[in-house]
Amino acid sequence: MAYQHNETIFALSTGLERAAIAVMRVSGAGSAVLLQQLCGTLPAPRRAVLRRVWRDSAVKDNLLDEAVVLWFPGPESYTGEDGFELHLHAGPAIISAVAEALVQSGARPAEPGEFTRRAFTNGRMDLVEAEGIADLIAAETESQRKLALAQSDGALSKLYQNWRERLKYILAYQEALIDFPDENLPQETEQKLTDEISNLIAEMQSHLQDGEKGERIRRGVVFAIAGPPNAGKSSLLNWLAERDAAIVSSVEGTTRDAIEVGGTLAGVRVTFIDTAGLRETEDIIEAEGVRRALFHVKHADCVLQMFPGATIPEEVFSDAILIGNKADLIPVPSEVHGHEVIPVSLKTGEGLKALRHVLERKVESLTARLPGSAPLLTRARHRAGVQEAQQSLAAALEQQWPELRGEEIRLAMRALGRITGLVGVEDVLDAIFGQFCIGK
Ligand SMILES: Nc1nc2c(ncn2[C@@H]2O[C@H](COP(=O)(O)OP(=O)(O)OP(=O)(O)O)[C@@H](O)[C@H]2O)c(=O)[nH]1
Ligand SMILES: [K+]
Ligand SMILES: [Mg+2]
Repeated sequence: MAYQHNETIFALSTGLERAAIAVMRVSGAGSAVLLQQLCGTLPAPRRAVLRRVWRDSAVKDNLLDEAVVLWFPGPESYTGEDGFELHLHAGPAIISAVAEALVQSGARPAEPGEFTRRAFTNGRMDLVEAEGIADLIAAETESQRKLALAQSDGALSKLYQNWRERLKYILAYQEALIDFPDENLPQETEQKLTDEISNLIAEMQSHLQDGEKGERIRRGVVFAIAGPPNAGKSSLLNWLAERDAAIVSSVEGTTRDAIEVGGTLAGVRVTFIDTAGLRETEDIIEAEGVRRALFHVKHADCVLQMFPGATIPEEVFSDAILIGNKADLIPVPSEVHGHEVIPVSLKTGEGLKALRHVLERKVESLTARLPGSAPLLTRARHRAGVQEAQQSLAAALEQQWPELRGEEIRLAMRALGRITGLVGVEDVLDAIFGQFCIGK
């Protein structure tokens, strides 16, 4: 995106589907002039007023609509710039007439995420909070909503800022050690510094470990359904999806492509992936299906490992829930290689209620937070930054020379600063804000 900060931008901030009201949002230096041109005098800041909207209010040329108008002078606005909102009647002809009037007066349509990008550039929020807002808009489940709200609220930013502040403090002491080498700062000061570095490393470690939960909530918990041909995998998928998402037949090797179905379990977004039956095969298409199945088995958060009745699997996948199907036909063993088996019948429905219960508990344990614990890490970008900081700190502890240790601490601070957007992020901004919808 060719980014020019002084232009006045506008976008429809509400959806395009049929609605009663459409919010047209405008931001930029030309906002005051534009608003006066459309609606006459500027209303009091942040007060909703009813106004007629004209193409040119000075000469009462071409009445476009009657709208609720809000004037948001900077810098206390969302973007930090002057801006306003027109709450129009949501007729498509009204919206395009107003858009046209705005363009004729020199404003231009906003790029995706441009309002929030301006808010970031003007210091109204940091990068982590901006990402939280994108997630909040995209949130489909309760758990996603809560996670995004905590992030857009600044809770996660505070954690990263706090680490950075503590490093700054360590660095200051460190510099003192360098500048006054003869003063012989007491041994305990040196000890305190290394203790604090170790504490930070440990906190980052637990944040990284916990992070899988946050990342899972964001993208959804992924279950792969795997097992031999005709185990009833596609039958299970269809039951979970509550529709005929996959073909079920008595022919072994029916499923080849992996079939993904989304849903919600225990308030968490989940994805179930049905896969090709695992077996040796000469058929190159089926073999590709098996290869893909094994890929999903490896990458899923949990494998629903199915087997038909007494055909006991030789190996149990890691992170698997064992499901013995066709209990109506064949007795299902209660355990396999020391792992509990859930007996079900996709035909009669036997055991399915218990299975759903197990899946819900699994989702909860994969995403649960301890009450009062630090906010969860939510993105690979943050993970990379925290890992980098942690590695630099580990390297700092290894250094005998204070000068070199200081350098590692600076690198750690830089890595944390990149997460919140404090330093060196120009290269990632397009990628981050490009994912937003237009009008945000
Ligand atoms: N009796 C009985 N038959 C079942 C049960 N579950 C599935 N079947 C039947 O078993 C056959 C295979 O079911 P699928 O769901 O296609 O099995 P799959 O594991 O997806 O098979 P592939 O895709 O070929 O690997 C079908 O004829 C189903 O109707 C069950 O619980 N009891
Ligand atoms: K089949
Ligand atoms: Mg199948």
